[in-house]
Amino acid sequence: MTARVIDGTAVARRVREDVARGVEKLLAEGGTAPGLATVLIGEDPASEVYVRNKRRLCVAAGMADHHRHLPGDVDQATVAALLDELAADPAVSGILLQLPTPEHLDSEALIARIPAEKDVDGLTTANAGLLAQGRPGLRPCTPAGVMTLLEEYDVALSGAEAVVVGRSVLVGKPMAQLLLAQNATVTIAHSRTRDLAEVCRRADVLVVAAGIPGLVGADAVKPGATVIDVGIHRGEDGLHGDVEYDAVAEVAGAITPVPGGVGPMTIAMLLANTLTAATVQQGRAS
Ligand SMILES: Nc1nc2c(c(=O)[nH]1)N[C@@H](CN(C=O)c1ccc(C(=O)N[C@@H](CCC(=O)O)C(=O)O)cc1)CN2
Ligand SMILES: [Mg+2]
Repeated sequence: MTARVIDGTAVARRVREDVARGVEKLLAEGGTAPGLATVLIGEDPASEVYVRNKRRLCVAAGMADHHRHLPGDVDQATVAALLDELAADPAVSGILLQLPTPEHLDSEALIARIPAEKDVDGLTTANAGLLAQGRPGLRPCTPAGVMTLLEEYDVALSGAEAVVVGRSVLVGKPMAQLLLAQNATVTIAHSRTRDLAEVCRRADVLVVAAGIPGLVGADAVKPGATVIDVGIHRGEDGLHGDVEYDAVAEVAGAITPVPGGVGPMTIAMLLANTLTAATVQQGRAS
């Protein structure tokens, strides 16, 4: 069997086109353009690429770009003051602090300054709590993007066995909650899980977000399973994920490539969250 390739680039383009139409509708109804504030600290090359792409695609969707770049040695109080300023600015609908921040900063304390309604990364404790309780709120972009891919490719979730490898606040934990909300039977595995391959082999839907290159091989995949690779690692021969793509594609029913799978969805969902945030703030949520 050779797996169906899940085309995140194409789905992300459709999501961004929907967002652009939503922005046009908001403006036509007398609203104002959503504004996205990206806060980048330091000179990490990968973060610079991600933030540049977020800004470019935000403008392409008709939204306003409020970017701030701070030096890598900036102190906690200066970043906190900037976040407070953006929180108070009515032109800014969404605020995101690009992660990881330099080690001397307390990123959790910084994220806590973002008002829940402008938290377009879905990382505040308020939005995490709403997700845990199954109530509406802004969802973290990468897991929300995975859910959109599963929906677009008609992957059945109700009653399915889903295994999430990884327990980060950014991906693993919210991913498990989103799958649970669709009535999947969810297992969270991680780097200390005993017999990881055996646990993964239970999965009808396997989401790997462990940050370990090639962690999941063909021996860990049930024939026909849907495999979602959230990992992204830069090797000398290009980008790789947490999944051994070539071998797993021979066993899986469907698989996301790296690049071109989950990554593009992260930015598309950020734009969707920013439109949602602006719509709610302008009192136009339907
Ligand atoms: N505040 C946040 N920080 C980080 C997040 C996040 O969602 N919010 N996620 C990641 C990085 N990230 C966005 O910030 C991100 C990662 C990858 C991609 C992407 O498009 N990947 C492409 C390849 C791009 C390349 O060539 O490098 C792909 O996989 O096809 C977009 C966004 C950590 N930080
Ligand atoms: Mg993890």
